[in-house]
Amino acid sequence: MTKIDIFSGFLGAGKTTLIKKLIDESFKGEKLVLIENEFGEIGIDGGFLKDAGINITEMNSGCICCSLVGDFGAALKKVLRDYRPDRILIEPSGVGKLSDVMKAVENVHEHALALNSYTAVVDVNRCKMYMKNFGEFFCDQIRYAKCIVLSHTGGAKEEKIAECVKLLREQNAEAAIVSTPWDQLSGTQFLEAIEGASTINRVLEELKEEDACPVCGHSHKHDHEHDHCHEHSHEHHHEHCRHDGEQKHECCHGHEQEHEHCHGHHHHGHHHADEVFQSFGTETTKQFSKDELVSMLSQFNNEEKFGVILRAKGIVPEKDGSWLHFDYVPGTPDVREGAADITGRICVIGAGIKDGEIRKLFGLDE
Ligand SMILES: Nc1nc2c(ncn2[C@@H]2O[C@H](COP(=O)(O)OP(=O)(O)OP(=O)(O)O)[C@@H](O)[C@H]2O)c(=O)[nH]1
Repeated sequence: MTKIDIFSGFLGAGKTTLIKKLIDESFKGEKLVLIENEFGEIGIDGGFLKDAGINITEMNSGCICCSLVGDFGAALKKVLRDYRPDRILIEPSGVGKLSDVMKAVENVHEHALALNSYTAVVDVNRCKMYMKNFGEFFCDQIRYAKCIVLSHTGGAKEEKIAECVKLLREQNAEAAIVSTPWDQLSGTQFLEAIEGASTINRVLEELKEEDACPVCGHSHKHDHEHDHCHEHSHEHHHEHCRHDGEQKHECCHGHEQEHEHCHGHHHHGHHHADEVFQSFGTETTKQFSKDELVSMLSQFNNEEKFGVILRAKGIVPEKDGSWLHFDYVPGTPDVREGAADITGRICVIGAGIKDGEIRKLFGLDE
């Protein structure tokens, strides 16, 4: 039997970091395969896990929820056939909906696969903001998780953590919530929390009851009562669900959803990730200094100029011949020395992002 463990979480929440910790501390001796579904064409994360001897299947060209659903099933079956792993770890893109990924797994109907855990990683400092601005995606990850792991609790104030837990509890009354800084927990403690069975049956039943589209696996009817995310009793109406393969999305076009007051909008559709978020990705040979990069990333809080930048990451050559790795989540640039790559890469993700300004910022056209 191959266990499937899903690690969802919004952009930059810490999914890869958590997976790495579990591989190092909890999955010793197990045969693992990681399936990553990155948003954007430029893959940045794969390197270190490949070095650790983990087989990685990257799916960078679409989201698991819709256009890839057939491919996803085929990929899972192929992984099963080729490797017979003990576990398949799935890291959906930060803007993937956990319910969609779970449904895609369920739709594979393979006896040798067992959905074992589905976790959401939540950055304690950005929970409130993401819930308010990107609730459709963020709250889905919270609602369906069996375990919610808070990240960045190390430097956070007690009140901030308590506020975050309260918001999460409004969405999900049953999930185990891990609020202890990660370095204080052993891999075994993590695994016990992640694999805990308390909610698994309820969530799976709930998913089965929903009216899933046979092609994309999307649910077209929800009846959740949520205090904060305001997706009260909404229904999707598919007037002409297209399955003809002509459209970018094979399904779910043209439906309207009546949200009473979901994060400030009165009438808005059920969205695919790429209707809301965009990514900018490039390879580059341009060299940077650490200070330059920190100052560039710090400018990303200028929404008017760049759009809403939610995540940036990259690996670029430094002027002195070494290499710099960087990460950005709103308000926090992180630049450090790291291993060389075959070429430089930069990836930026956000809503309404302005490619021209990003190119200018990094001096990519000089
Ligand atoms: N201080 C601190 N940093 C963290 C923590 N978790 C993750 N990070 C850092 O946050 C950044 C993003 O972490 P990742 O693990 O790449 O996040 P991700 O969810 O895989 O991000 P995506 O690539 O957007 O899917 C990295 O620089 C991590 O080192 C945490 O608990 N505390």
